Amino acid sequence: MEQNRTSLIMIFGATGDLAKRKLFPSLYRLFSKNKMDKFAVIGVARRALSNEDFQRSVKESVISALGNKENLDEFVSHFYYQSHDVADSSSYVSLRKFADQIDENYELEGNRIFYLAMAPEFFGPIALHLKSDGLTDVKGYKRLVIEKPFGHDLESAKELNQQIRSAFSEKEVYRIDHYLGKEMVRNIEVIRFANAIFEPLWNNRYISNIQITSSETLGVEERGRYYETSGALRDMLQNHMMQMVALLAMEPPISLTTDEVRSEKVRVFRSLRTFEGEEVKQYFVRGQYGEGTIQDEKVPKYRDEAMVDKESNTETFVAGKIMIDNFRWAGVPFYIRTGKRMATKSTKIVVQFKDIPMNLYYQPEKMLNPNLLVIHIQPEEGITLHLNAKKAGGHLDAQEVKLSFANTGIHAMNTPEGYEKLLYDCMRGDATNFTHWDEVAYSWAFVDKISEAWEKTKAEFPNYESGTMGPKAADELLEKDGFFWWPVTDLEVDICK
Ligand SMILES: NC(=O)C1=CN([C@@H]2O[C@H](COP(=O)(O)OP(=O)(O)OC[C@H]3O[C@@H](n4cnc5c(N)ncnc54)[C@H](OP(=O)(O)O)[C@@H]3O)[C@@H](O)[C@H]2O)C=CC1
Ligand SMILES: O=C1O[C@H](COP(=O)(O)O)[C@@H](O)[C@H](O)[C@H]1O
Repeated sequence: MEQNRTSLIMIFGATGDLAKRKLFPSLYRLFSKNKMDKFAVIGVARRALSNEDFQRSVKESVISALGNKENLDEFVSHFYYQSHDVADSSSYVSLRKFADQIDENYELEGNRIFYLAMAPEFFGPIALHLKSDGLTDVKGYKRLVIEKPFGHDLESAKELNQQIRSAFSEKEVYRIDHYLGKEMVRNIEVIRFANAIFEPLWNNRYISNIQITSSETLGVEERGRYYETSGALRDMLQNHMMQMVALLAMEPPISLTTDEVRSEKVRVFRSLRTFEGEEVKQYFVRGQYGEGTIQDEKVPKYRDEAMVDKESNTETFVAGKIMIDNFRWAGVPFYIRTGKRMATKSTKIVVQFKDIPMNLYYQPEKMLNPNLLVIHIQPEEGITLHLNAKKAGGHLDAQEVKLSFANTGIHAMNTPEGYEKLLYDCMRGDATNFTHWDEVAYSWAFVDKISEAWEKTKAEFPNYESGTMGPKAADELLEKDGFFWWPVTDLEVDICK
């Protein structure tokens, strides 16, 4: 793997929310840990700013995210700004000259990272201009980092991919899924493939079901316009949730190279059972939040949010039962749910093992608690294994005990932010935790069938109160299979101690 961390990083959308909240603080953390070699950053956006104004705003972003830090002035001295309308062809030529000059001044060896932190309609045109106006004509590496959403459906994603691929090869495209930068999402494969006790049990003989919950308490905030065209299915399920499914379900790769890991994930996507038309109802549930109370505050219903249609049919919640039709997973449901304005902010994976054949202990007429492996993605990070053991002092009464590991204290403080890890990977040329086009395409093909079915009918929205765990139908989805959602709030208790 390439390890040259010398680079000119060009951020398109450098005055935007993502750049300020995530990218600048992450770059600072890499700088402060000496994880970058020679570097310079050119920020690009329309508004007129001097280099000094821009450096001041970068400094403020870092302070607001991380507090006052050492060597901030030295850090921001690497930042430059170019006012540039990406929709206007004429200004790319001056951008190229500016980039060449900075490249020479900092001896950046012609290595370039183009980070597109802008609205998605600009992704394709920028990529084409970067090539046609010579910005990609460099002697070093060139990489394109592209934010979500990658298209709106399979058709639009294909079109976008074609535009991008006419300027960059697949190996040069880094499609960001920020969940792949989360510490515990990256830990899934280590937990699975580095423990003798899990991998032999990781199949339909021993696992009864897997549940992935990613709940948010926030509503749609200022993103009503975007969210109306997206909904929870496209915003969260098509990318983050499906990536977690793939990591949980994939076969052990031959090695940890980018190509091997990606090809195992793609095999999972190829094994997804697709649901169409009327069938969708049996496997997927949609919801939209109504009014309610979150942390003692009254919050409005989705249809009353800014830039949202009063009759909106957009889902802010989705729950689904995913079936992977391969030898390992046949018959094991992967239940997933995600939504806004839910009771708690939490992302957790619960792997529920099958019941043992009989209970010899206390109340033998009842089944023992099933063994669970809980992977706590956020806000707390860790793993908990739920077992049954003898009650101290009792006769042979069994009770549930939990073995927990929490990423707390020094570990948590040193845990790099998702974007920091992803930027670092990109600089080193490691694309393992970015999504390959094939993953994107299969995932859209799966999701498109669901949205097609949903678009044909008007849903009875709102159907869940803000501050709850979603509509009743999401509980019924599991109940009809004899399961229930493990309550994510109860699972939190031990790990937070
Ligand atoms: N914000 C977040 O937390 C997340 C964002 N994303 C994705 O990141 C991308 C950026 O999002 P976000 O930062 O929130 O968006 P913002 O709307 O906050 O920022 C957009 C940026 O684009 C610039 N811009 C707009 N039009 C032009 C133009 N014609 N030419 C040059 N610059 C232009 C704006 O600056 P100016 O007005 O000065 O031109 C601004 O810097 C999106 O794809 C989003 O989906 C993904 C995950 C999370
Ligand atoms: O990509 C997105 O993710 C966030 C949730 O991310 P998290 O890291 O806070 O779990 C979500 O709010 C947003 O709508 C979506 O676009």
